[in-house]
Amino acid sequence: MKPHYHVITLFPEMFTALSGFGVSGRALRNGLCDLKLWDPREFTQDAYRTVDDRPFGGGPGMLMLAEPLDLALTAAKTALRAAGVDQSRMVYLSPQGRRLDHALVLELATEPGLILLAGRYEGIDERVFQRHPLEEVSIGDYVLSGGELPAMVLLDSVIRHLPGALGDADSAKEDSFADGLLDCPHYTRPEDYQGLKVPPVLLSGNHAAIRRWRLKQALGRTWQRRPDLLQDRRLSPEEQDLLDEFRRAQEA
Ligand SMILES: Nc1nonc1C(=O)N[C@@H]1CC[C@H](O)C1
Repeated sequence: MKPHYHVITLFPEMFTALSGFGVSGRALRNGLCDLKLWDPREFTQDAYRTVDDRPFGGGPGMLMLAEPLDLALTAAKTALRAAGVDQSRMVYLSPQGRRLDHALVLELATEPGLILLAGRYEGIDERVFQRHPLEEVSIGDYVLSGGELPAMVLLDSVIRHLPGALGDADSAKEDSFADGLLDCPHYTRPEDYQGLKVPPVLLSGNHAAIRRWRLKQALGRTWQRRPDLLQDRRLSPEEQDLLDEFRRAQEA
């Protein structure tokens, strides 16, 4: 059953960046998943279609009103139930959330339905969390103007893991983080660019040697740039040997 992705957003037109291009655009076009956007303004009851107001207690900026969000979330839940998805995971994109990482992406990629709430302004009325079991997810420790880009980051990374989304299934496996390591360097034509040559092993046709070279580079890069990833990753004897080789070469 194809997964259904519903997003509550004041700027539905932003999502053409996801639906109109590349892997995610093709996956949606080919029906590997579907995307439905809900604009809270459609759930307002006043003539001005008000979706925000000033915070009680004072302070800068505006907050999103609870009611339009509550009604939009409920409408999305109802639509998902009508499509046969009884339990959808509900996510609010916010800097206060669990950091989005490979493990969470893999979890979300197994969900038959996702409801994402993209905030704007300074955030949303806290009572929305009392009306819906929203999990908070953050794409990083910085403040953005809205939750739409984080929602698209999350959906792009999730869609890549849907069966058939990537032409060659291997490329997702070899993506950084798939095996808990950073990616190795990559090269394509020409073999000599401005005097800069491609590592000969990659031209050798020796696939075993190429695999070892790529693994060594990935291990070395991870050790140099993200040693934290190696903390909780057991290395096979081969991987330990390759990393030792890399480090000796660096220290020589
Ligand atoms: N970092 C992040 N990861 O997910 N979301 C954000 C983020 O900055 N959200 C903004 C905060 C207030 C505004 O409503 C939207």
